Amino acid sequence: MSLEKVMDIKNFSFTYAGADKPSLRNINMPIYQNKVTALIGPSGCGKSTLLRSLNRIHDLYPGNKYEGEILLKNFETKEMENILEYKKEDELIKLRQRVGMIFQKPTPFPMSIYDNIAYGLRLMGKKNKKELDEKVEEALKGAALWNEVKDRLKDDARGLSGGQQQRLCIARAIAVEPEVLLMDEPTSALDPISTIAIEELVTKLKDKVTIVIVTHNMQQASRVSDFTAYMYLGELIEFGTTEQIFLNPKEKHTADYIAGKFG
Ligand SMILES: Nc1ncnc2c1ncn2[C@@H]1O[C@H](COP(=O)(O)OP(=O)(O)OP(=O)(O)O)[C@@H](O)[C@H]1O
Repeated sequence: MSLEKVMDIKNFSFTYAGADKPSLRNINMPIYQNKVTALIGPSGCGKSTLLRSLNRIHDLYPGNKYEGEILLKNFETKEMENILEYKKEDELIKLRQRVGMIFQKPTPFPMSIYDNIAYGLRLMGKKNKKELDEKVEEALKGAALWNEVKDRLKDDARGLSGGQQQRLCIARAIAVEPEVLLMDEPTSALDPISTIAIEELVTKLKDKVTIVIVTHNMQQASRVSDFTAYMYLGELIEFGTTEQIFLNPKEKHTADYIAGKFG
């Protein structure tokens, strides 16, 4: 298996504004390109905090403290850049295009299905109607939603089912061609059939985009991911291939969590 790093987390610690101790301590792990990496661990261990650091979405609120490095590959220069050095607003906006995010609850914008997808493309300066039409169709096909919505693109997106809304959010994220897609428990608000549809989509999407997914669901982590990071109390306890972490964990702590002894 040839592995390229698209991100590299080095000696990374994170403290929320006003908190007296860090929520993440000295995290070191790679994010491999065109692979799915799952972040697992008991409630409060810092999975979401780590995920949200990867596109600096915490910075929507001021005063948080980042230490260490989070490197992201620049696909043009092939250099690794430390995203913690980005300071300007436009650098952060660009970062969030390159590292997109899908939340637990679907968050469609209050506008048509078409405009939900076209929104980010227009922000990137794409105005040509034919080009927008093509990109919207491509993104909806990529998110396995096109057949269900192609005859009602002008309808309000909030009229879609929860599972369809989540696929719309995925279409919206992939339309701007991110390098990495972050998913924070993307199926926890969905029924089992919609969950399977999203899991199949994750597996299909990784040819185009690297995915990092937070999940509480052990079966889901083992079904969709190539690599797994097990976290506990703000530390990374173990990182490895999903097969190794689930079948042959090195740490007893990891084995106990996977066996359902706590968490
Ligand atoms: N906005 C915040 N301000 C201060 N502390 C926070 C904030 N958000 C989270 N924390 C703390 O950071 C730690 C990690 O929380 P985080 O939400 O990242 O854990 P998690 O593993 O994603 O949990 P869960 O599985 O329950 O979603 C916890 O101790 C939590 O209380």
